[in-house]
Formats: sequence, C-alpha cells, structure tokens
Amino acid sequence: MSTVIEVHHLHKRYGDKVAVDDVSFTVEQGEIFGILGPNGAGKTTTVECVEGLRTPDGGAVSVLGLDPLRDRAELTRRVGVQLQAGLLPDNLRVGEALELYASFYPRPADWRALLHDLGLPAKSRYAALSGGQKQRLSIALALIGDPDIAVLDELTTGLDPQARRDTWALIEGVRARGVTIVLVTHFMEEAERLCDRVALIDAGRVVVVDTPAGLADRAQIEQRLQFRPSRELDVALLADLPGVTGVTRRGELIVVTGDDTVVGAVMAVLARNQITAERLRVEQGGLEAAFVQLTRKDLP
Ligand SMILES: Nc1ncnc2c1ncn2[C@@H]1O[C@H](COP(=O)(O)OP(=O)(O)OP(=O)(O)O)[C@@H](O)[C@H]1O
Repeated sequence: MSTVIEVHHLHKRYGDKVAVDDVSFTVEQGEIFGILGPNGAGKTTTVECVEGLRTPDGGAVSVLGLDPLRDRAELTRRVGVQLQAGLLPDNLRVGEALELYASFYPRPADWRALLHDLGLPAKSRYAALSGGQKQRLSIALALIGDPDIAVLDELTTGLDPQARRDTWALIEGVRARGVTIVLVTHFMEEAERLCDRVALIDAGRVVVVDTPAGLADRAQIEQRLQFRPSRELDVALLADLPGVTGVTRRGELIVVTGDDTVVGAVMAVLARNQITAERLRVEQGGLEAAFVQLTRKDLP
C-alpha cells in the first residue's frame, strides 16, 4: 500500500485566529480516511490545504507526491473535490452540468455512465432536484475528472436517514473502483460505518488516528448492562464485583456499568442466586462515546 497524502505539522491561521494548530496524518492508497471533529475543529481548513485552496502558515503537505500549491494544475486533475451545495445555477440540467464539468478535464470519466451509476435524472434542472439528488450530483462532479483521490466534505449533512444510507453505499462503490476517499464529517455513525481509519481533530490538533474499532478500544468504553431480576436481588452483590463502576436501580430494572468483564461476572452472580435476567440489554459505547472520552467534548 502506498501513501497518497502526507500532512506534517500543518499550521494555518486566519489573522490572529488559529484554525489549524498542529495536524499530521497520512492517507494510504485505496482507503476511506475520515476527518472527524466538532464544529470549528479545523477540518475544512485542513482539507483545503490538502486541495491547494489555502496556503499553510507552517508544516508540509504532499498529495500524490505533489505540492498542492506549486503543482495545483496537476493536483486539480487528480483530486476530485465535492462542490458545495447551491453553487450550480438553478436552470442548469443535470446532464449539462456533468458534460460541462467533464470538459474541464483532459481525461474525464464517462459522464453518462456516472449519471447512470448515481441514478441521476439527466434532464432535470438543478432547482428541481431533491436534497439527496443534489448531493449525488455533487459527488458525481467530484468524480467527473476520474480522480485518484476524492475529498468529500460534510457528505450527508441535511440528508434524511435513507438518503444518507444510499450515499454511504455509493461511496463504498466509489472506493471499490480504487479511488482513495477523504471524508470530512461530524457524524460518528458515518465514520463508523464507512471509514477504514479516522483522525479525530479537536481545536486544530489531531487527538488520535486509528480505526473506528481501535478508537473505541482506546477509550476503554464502558459496558452497560440492564435487566429485570426474576426476583429480589441484593445489588451490593453486584457493586462489589471487580470491574463494576456503578449499579443503579431504574424502576424494576437494574443497570450495571463497568469494563468488559462485567457481563460475565454479573451473569455468574445471578446464576449462583438462581435469578434470571429478564429484558436483558447490553450496550457498548461506540465511536461517539470514544470521541467524548478522548476529547471531553460532545459532538453537535
Ligand atoms: N475564512 C476564514 N476566516 C476566518 N476564520 C475562519 C475562516 N474559515 C474558518 N475560520 C475559523 O477557523 C476555525 C476552523 O474552521 P474550519 O471551517 O476549518 O473548521 P471545521 O472543523 O471544518 O468546522 P465545521 O464543522 O463547522 O465546518 C473556526 O474557528 C472558524 O471559525
């Protein structure tokens, strides 16, 4: 696997405002790399430096072995960037938009095939498209130059759950064609579902880079076990177990939190006391809980 993007100690200010303090990461060929963080964390500024749209104040960026500023023309051909919503004229038809954008590239993708693959109506005017269709069109435009890398910023913001899932399936299809994808998001579920690796960015700094599962492990996410005992139970028996961090009663339910040993340990206590666990539910915090734990901040 080869490295296609290298960002080393990137620093970027807008006047006095530090947007990106110190960001480093690498992206490997063929992966879906997520840049995840709360509003204002510096995600967009970081990818704009990768795209050559902003001049860093410090650090180094290399994309496909190119310097995004010096080699901007070649980079533009090889890196597809998602168009921000609402930038196309209302009266432009979908097919016209794709044909127009295809004409900007020396070796564009087949726009008719792209149109078909993305399920877009060629004859519809931009203004008449649904939110999901507009989003698919912006993805199509990011892919029209047949890029090696596609940078997708806030891919599914504003989409309903079904359109969001459709878009995710689409992105997996794009990756299957060999395109490396950089995905900027503040949706945990999206990162968890799509990304091979994720950089958590907070206040202009990388908190950690790992797989979604690795992030959850790192944060040593608590298990949460909830059940209704088949008969009265002395909760002190559970509270004294090693690994248990809390036992609470919620109506007739008992909620136990702790590390990954608690489920087995609680079950053993119940069995010893001939109690069965009714309405049993076990939950494990995912990436969202990891984020909160690693940054001590909630996502919007
Ligand atoms: N053109 C600009 N001029 C001045 N400040 C800016 C500019 N662009 C961004 N900023 C500020 O820099 C910081 C980082 O912004 P950036 O857009 O990179 O963050 P982000 O993580 O992408 O946030 P969001 O999820 O809200 O898009 C924010 O505090 C933002 O207000």
